[in-house]
Amino acid sequence: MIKPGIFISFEGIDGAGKSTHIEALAAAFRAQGRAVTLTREPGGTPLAEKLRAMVLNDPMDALTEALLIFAARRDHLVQVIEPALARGDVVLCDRFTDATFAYQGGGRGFDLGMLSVLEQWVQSVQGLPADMIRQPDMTVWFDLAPEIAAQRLSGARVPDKFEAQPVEFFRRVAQGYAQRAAQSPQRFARIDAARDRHQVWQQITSAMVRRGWLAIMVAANGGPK
Ligand SMILES: Nc1ncnc2c1ncn2[C@@H]1O[C@H](COP(=O)(O)OP(=O)(O)OP(=O)(O)O)[C@@H](O)[C@H]1O
Ligand SMILES: Cc1cn([C@H]2C[C@H](O)[C@@H](COP(=O)(O)O)O2)c(=O)[nH]c1=O
Repeated sequence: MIKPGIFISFEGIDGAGKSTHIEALAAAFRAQGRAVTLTREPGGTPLAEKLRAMVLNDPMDALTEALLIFAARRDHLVQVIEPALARGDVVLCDRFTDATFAYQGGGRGFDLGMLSVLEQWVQSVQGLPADMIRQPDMTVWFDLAPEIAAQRLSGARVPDKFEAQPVEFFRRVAQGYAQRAAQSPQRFARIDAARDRHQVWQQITSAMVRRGWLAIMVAANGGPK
């Protein structure tokens, strides 16, 4: 019998440590015999990757940005995430809609009510009850002070449009995440991302073990390289 799919998103400000841990978590699930779809937003399909390049590099007004991000999300959901969940995969997604509320809503100050309307439209998918939309089963939220994230990223790569924003922008983004977490406390697993890599890994895998998704032994043997 096919195991039900699991949808896990990873969130946090730029430089919080998501990418460092996602690969290791994918390896841990694979070690348990689970198929994993590792993907990201904006992006994850050829069309959505084209939209990503525009969103991350081209100047545009806040509504245009929000519409492009949700267009990319719709394509990603229909082409990749829904089929993977139907196959029974574990879907690990580097960012999802909480990022839109945090960056476009918190960071840019875009209307949260309008984002909620777009969220309802875009995340309505076949096979779910009419009053439900697709949301991650769990959101691993890397909570980190913007000053520490900036320090970790300094000189690491050429900053994109968002990474080049001042620390005040990331304070608003961080507040946006905190607000979303307060609205869905069951879905969010808060990680103290200021800890060292090993301690961050332990917090992530503990959250997976608590849900019964990962065996303690597999969690104990893995971790970021
Ligand atoms: N716990 C940690 N302690 C110290 N440094 C860390 C830790 N986790 C990750 N780093 C380092 O911080 C930097 C940013 O990490 P990473 O790329 O994983 O962040 P990210 O959340 O994926 O960022 P982005 O969203 O901008 O891609 C990297 O140089 C990484 O090696
Ligand atoms: C999904 C999503 C992303 N963003 C921003 C956040 C980051 O700065 C970039 C993506 O870069 P990463 O290195 O892959 O993390 O895009 C956004 O503003 N709104 C969103 O919905």
